[in-house]
Amino acid sequence: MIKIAITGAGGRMGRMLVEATVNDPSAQLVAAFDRPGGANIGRDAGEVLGIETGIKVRGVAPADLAGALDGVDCLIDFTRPEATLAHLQACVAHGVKFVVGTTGFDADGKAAIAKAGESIGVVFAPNMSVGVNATFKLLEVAAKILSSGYDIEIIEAHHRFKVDAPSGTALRMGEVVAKALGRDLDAVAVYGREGVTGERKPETIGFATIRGGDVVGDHTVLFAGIGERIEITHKSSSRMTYATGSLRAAQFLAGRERGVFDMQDVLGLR
Ligand SMILES: NC(=O)C1=CN([C@@H]2O[C@H](COP(=O)(O)OP(=O)(O)OC[C@H]3O[C@@H](n4cnc5c(N)ncnc54)[C@H](OP(=O)(O)O)[C@@H]3O)[C@@H](O)[C@H]2O)C=CC1
Ligand SMILES: O=C(O)C1=N[C@H](C(=O)O)C[C@H](O)C1
Repeated sequence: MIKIAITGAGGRMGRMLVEATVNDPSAQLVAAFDRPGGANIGRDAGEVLGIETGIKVRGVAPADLAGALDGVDCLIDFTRPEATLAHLQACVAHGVKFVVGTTGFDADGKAAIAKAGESIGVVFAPNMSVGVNATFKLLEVAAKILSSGYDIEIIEAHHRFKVDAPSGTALRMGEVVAKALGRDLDAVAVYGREGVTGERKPETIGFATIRGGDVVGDHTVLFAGIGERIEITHKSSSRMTYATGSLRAAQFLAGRERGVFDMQDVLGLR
């Protein structure tokens, strides 16, 4: 039985993770954390879901988490980059495994996660769903077949509360496609267009972002040729797929002492 702690327990993903953990017979929820001062502190982690977990949400600032991880095998974190990086240090200090779903890291943040993998097991993935990870494989195949004559554009839509853009998943789709084509994403990415842009350069990979309402997460990669278009689309209708994927990631880490992995590793798709 793997002992799970959840940070950001009152967030959209935190709540899903609480529900998924208590419903998983091979996992045990042993701690739930959120920022001090939040309305859920001191309440049962399942209260907002109408379930009782027996675990009260503890108000712990990210910098103080190290003192609260006794008895935890794996921490699952879907918060914000600055909080995640502090939580990561706490896990390194305590030898606790770490599943990171947070998106929006800069290069230094990603480097810190890679470094942590030298001492603990980490799964770091912008999307934990099986469907999105299968889509990454489909994109690899499509990009190789459609390697010339097709313009590649990535369109993503999310709820109005999302704070980073493009989504981590859209960026990973760009990386997958660019790698399959031997292109450097940093050199060819175009993030939105405005004004007199000139004609599209064939090697570019464009990104377009839509934010509105309660969209859980839609991603389309468009391969546009002359005379035809191919669209590969994934649509999430529930965050539960991310939560169950995260628990799969935690189980995967149970057999690994150190290293940074992603969901392609967890699902055996590498
Ligand atoms: N990898 C994947 O499969 C997925 C990744 N995500 C990513 O997960 C992250 C969270 O998404 P979501 O659940 O929708 O976000 P929410 O805003 O709903 O939840 C974030 C949680 O983190 C807490 N938090 C935010 N900032 C801090 C901080 N500085 N210190 C401590 N706690 C903090 C929030 O507390 P408070 O309420 O007090 O602000 C809240 O509990 C995003 O980066 C998102 O892109 C989302 C879905 C799937
Ligand atoms: O913020 C979200 O909601 C999501 N974030 C992840 C991302 O940035 O790709 C995954 C999913 O799309 C939902």
